[in-house]
Amino acid sequence: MSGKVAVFSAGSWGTAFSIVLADAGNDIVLWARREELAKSINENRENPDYQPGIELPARVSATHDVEQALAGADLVVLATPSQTLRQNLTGWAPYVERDAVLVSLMKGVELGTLERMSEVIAQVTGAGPERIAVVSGPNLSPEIARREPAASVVACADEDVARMLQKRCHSPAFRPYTSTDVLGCELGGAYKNVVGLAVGMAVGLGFGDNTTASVITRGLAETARLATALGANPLTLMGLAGLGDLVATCSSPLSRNRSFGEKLGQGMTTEEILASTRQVAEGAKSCASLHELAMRTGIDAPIAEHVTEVVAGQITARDMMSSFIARDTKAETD
Ligand SMILES: NC(=O)C1=CN([C@@H]2O[C@H](COP(=O)(O)OP(=O)(O)OC[C@H]3O[C@@H](n4cnc5c(N)ncnc54)[C@H](OP(=O)(O)O)[C@@H]3O)[C@@H](O)[C@H]2O)C=CC1
Ligand SMILES: O=C(CO)COP(=O)(O)O
Repeated sequence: MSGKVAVFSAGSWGTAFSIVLADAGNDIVLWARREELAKSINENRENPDYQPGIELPARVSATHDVEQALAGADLVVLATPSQTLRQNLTGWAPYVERDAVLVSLMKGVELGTLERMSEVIAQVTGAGPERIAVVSGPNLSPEIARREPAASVVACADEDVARMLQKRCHSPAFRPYTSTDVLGCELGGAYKNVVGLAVGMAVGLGFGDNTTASVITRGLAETARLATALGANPLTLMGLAGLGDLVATCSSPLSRNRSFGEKLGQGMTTEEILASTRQVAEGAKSCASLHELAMRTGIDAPIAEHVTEVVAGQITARDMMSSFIARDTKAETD
């Protein structure tokens, strides 16, 4: 099964996932926000800004022209920073083919509306749940771009569409599993970034494996509490889009969220960290939306709450760690 896929945009994950899709037999048009980057990708077969040193397959071409990217594409893959999706997609939507399936690779929750990316896609495009899918799992983009073996979840409310997408992205190095639990996959993906920030802070403070394992485990409990209260299948959180991604993010120096947290733990401010990188760390924004979502749902979410306070400069990373320990004691499964 193959066809034309439009990928928005040519950042770290959009570029790496284009390689997966090309290896699986699709023709990819990768949209770049900067015209000079599209030109450079076409001329040099490499994305120097986001995946330097990786030769892109011949099936991948780049463009800065939205209409050209979307014409004839039956799959539209979306990989922009979550907080920019609504505005961007509003401009792209008129050119999306009528029956195209929209696939979110994004791991964030919109500030203010508290909406997941699939919800933003539905609102902006009017697409029904059978045309909206999510790919989420332990997929650090530099490793995927190097074609190191990895698995992931492709979720769509319509199982046939999930199976179609599974075929379209099953490459020699990338093994997708289907799911119909879009909400569980999206919340697993967004929450692990916040836990990754907290783990990074612990590492930056010089703490060892007992501390990080405790934060990871309680982070999974917090994620599962919120996601299941909102209707997720608890098993999704134990799978690749939950535990799998949490482990990858919290244990890898490649994770931008973990690295962001590490710098906070070392005493840098959010503003200093943002000024030092071009790449997105979704958790630094989604911590606030996830905390608000938890409060609205009546769920205790100390990790999202305190990470939000550290990112906002209201408390230090050390204060956060102390307050985790000092909280009222309770049963593990409460
Ligand atoms: N990288 C990874 O390992 C993975 C990332 N994800 C998720 O994928 C999503 C994208 O992340 P990733 O590719 O890593 O991010 P990057 O920071 O690597 O790239 C961001 C991309 O979005 C573009 N962009 C930035 N700001 C805007 C804007 N305001 N409007 C339109 N485009 C913009 C950038 O263009 P420009 O270069 O012109 O600034 C760039 O192409 C995130 O939700 C992330 O959580 C999921 C799994 C793995
Ligand atoms: O989502 C990811 C791995 O699955 C990438 O994590 P970071 O955004 O923290 O780099």
